[in-house]
Amino acid sequence: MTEVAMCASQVALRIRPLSDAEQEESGTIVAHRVDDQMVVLMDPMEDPDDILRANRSREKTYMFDVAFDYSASQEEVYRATTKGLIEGLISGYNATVFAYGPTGCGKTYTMLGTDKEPGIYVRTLNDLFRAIEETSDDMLYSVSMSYLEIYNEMIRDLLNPSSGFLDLREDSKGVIQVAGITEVSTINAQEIMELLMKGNKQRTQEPTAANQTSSRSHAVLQVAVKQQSRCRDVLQEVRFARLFMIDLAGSERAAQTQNRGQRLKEGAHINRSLLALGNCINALSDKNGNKYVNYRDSKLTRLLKDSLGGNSRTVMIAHISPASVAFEESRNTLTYADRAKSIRTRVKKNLINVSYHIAQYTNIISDLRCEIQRLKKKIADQASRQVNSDRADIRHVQGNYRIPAHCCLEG
Ligand SMILES: Nc1ncnc2c1ncn2[C@@H]1O[C@H](COP(=O)(O)OP(=O)(O)OP(=O)(O)O)[C@@H](O)[C@H]1O
Repeated sequence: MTEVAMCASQVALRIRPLSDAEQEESGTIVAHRVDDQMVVLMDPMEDPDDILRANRSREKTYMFDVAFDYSASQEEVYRATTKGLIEGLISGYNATVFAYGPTGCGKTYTMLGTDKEPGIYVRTLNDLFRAIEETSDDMLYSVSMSYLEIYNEMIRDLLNPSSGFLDLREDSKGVIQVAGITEVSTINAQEIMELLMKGNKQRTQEPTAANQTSSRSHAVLQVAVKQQSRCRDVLQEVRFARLFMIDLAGSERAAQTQNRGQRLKEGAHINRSLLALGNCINALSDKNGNKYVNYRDSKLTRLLKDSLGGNSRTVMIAHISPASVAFEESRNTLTYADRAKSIRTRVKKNLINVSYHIAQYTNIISDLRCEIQRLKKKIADQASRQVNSDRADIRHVQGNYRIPAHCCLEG
């Protein structure tokens, strides 16, 4: 059974604060957030006194689904971009969130964040587990997580880096899978965060001229959720969905980062996959919808095939610096993000109906008996907690109550 709906990708734009280095260079600010959705970029090279170009506007305006500047908190960015995907996820809708932008513009800050200001990964997982907890009396969930990086067109398992390079395979339903990836099953947010932090230490990072801790790879966190009713029935509905959260490598130009040798080679691979991503976005956003979309040009686009043009709600968070020195990069990023707004995906609930054979009825009956026992125990525990708390209240009242002296009768 399928419920299909057309869904526009959501594109958000985040302008980070001026960095110390940009402030030292006394860089002026050329990117401004005008309101919730509008961003203006001013060309610092155009001379307002140039009479030949007096009629040309120095400003270009861009509209997004939501725009943030230096004043936006991590919680605000999370709420406006990702929080809304969670309900869909536990109902069987796939979702993807990816951070795009030049190096040092805040992608890792938005996705991973810091201990004090956690990013989208932690907030999403906390809310997902809370939503699961709230419905766990009726529903049975299984959640698994994997974390990988694509570095120089090779896939590495960040939860088990010693496993070597992994391959992409398409399963019988056309869904791309990473063969041999570690999948951790848990619904404990703390446990997942520890794994994520450990995995992140394995991520390929190097200082470049543009960012001291530049991520040189695309990092992909995948969370798979399976849901079914606790009440096993002869005909049962099972829902599946997966959420991709992706921190892309920086879309920098080699000239700006002064890259040489290995860094230059990395840059070429990064640019190749981001170019492939850009080509897919261009083809998908074609108004007539008749351009060929080539996902096969890079591992990144193969992995994101469903997220971009298939069955997924997709959110892109583009990042820019506000500084005049970053004008070219900002303009490219804004153009890239602007194009991504026209992408439409066809989302459908991932449901399968499992009908059990008569031979399995005894199992179903035994499961239902276990469920009755579990619920009986839960009711008994709640009742005993209530009795204990009533007793404690009575003791408290008795302790506070003193019999007035004049009420004492002498014998
Ligand atoms: N919104 C923000 N508020 C405060 N600090 C920020 C913000 N965005 C980024 N920063 C800081 O800017 C620096 C660079 O950010 P970050 O590492 O997230 O960039 P990046 O886009 O992931 O870069 P790369 O592609 O090189 O990995 C970090 O020190 C980060 O803490």
